[in-house]
Amino acid sequence: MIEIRNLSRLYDGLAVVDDVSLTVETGQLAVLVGTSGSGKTTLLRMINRLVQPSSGQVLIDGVDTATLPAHLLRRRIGYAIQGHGLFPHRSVAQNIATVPRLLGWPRRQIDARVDELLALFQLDPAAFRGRMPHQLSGGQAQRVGVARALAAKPDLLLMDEPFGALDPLIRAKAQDDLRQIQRQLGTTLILVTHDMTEAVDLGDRIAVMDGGKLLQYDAPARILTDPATPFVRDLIGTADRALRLLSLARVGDIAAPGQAEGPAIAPGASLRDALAECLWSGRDALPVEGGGIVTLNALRAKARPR
Ligand SMILES: Nc1ncnc2c1ncn2[C@@H]1O[C@H](COP(=O)(O)OP(=O)(O)OP(=O)(O)O)[C@@H](O)[C@H]1O
Repeated sequence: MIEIRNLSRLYDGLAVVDDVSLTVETGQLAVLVGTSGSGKTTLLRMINRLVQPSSGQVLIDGVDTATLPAHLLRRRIGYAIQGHGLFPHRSVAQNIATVPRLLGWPRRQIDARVDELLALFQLDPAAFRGRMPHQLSGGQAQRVGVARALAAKPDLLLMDEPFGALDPLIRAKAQDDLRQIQRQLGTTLILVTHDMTEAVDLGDRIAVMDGGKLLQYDAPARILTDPATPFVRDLIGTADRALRLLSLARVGDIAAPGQAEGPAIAPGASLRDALAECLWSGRDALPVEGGGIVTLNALRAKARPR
C-alpha cells in the first residue's frame, strides 16, 4: 500500500505539488490525470525520490521512504517513462537486465527473466535480445522500456505516459497487456496520462490534479457521474461520459434471460461495444454467448448516472 501524506514540492517558493494526500491499495492501479503542468510528473517522481519532497511523506507498506537510501528505494520501484529512456549503448537484454544485475541476481536467472519478458511483450527473444535501441521501432522501444521496469518484479510500478508514442492499435494492445500483467503479478501501479479514455479504461482509481492540487480521487464511475468540481467535469468531457460509463461494465454483468436474433456477443465485451453493435446492426437486443440477451433498454439505463 502506498500512502502519500500532505506531499508538497516548491520551486522558487511556488508549490507545483500542493499538499497532496492519497492512498493506493496494494494491487490497485491509480491513474494521475490533469492539464499540462498540473504537477503529475513531479508527484510521481517524489514517490521514487527522483524529486525530493519539500514537505510531507510517502509510506510504502507503512515504511516512510525518507528513511531509505534513495538508490535502494529506486531498485524496488519500477519506473517507465514516455520515450522509453533506454540506455542507447546497451542492448535490449542489457537494458532489461539493469536492475536484476544491480540486485546481484545469478546470470542464468537474469537471462531467463529477459527472455520471459520479451516473450510477454511479443518480441521474439532470439531476434530482439541482442538489438540496440536504435534498431527498434518506437513501439518496440516503449515495450522494452516497460519490460525493463518490470524486470526485478517490483511491487510498485510508476509509469509516466508509457504509451504516449504508440499508434492506437498497439496502444490498445499494450494497455490490455499491462492490465493483465498487473493483475497477474499483483503489482501496485501509478500511471500518469493525458488520455482520459486510458484513465477510465485502466484505472481502479483516478486522481485529478490542477495547479498542484488534488481535486478528486475516486473510482472512474464516481469521477464520471459525480465530478467534484466543474474542472473535473470538463476534463472528463461531457460529450463522451455516457460512452465512458458504458465502457466500464461487461455484457455478462447485465445479461438477462431471453431470446434475440443475429450473431451473439461475448460476455466479456464492454457495454459500449454492445451499444455499438446494436446501432450498427439495427437490433434492439443481442444474444450473449453462453445464454441470455442484452437489450438496448438495459444499455440505456446503464449509460446514465444513478
Ligand atoms: N526542476 C524544476 N524547476 C522549476 N520548475 C519545475 C521543475 N520541474 C517542474 N517544474 C514546474 O512544475 C510544474 C509541474 O510540472 P510537472 O512536470 O509535474 O507537470 P505535469 O502535470 O507532469 O505536466 P505535463 O502533463 O506537461 O507533463 C510545471 O509548471 C513545471 O514548469
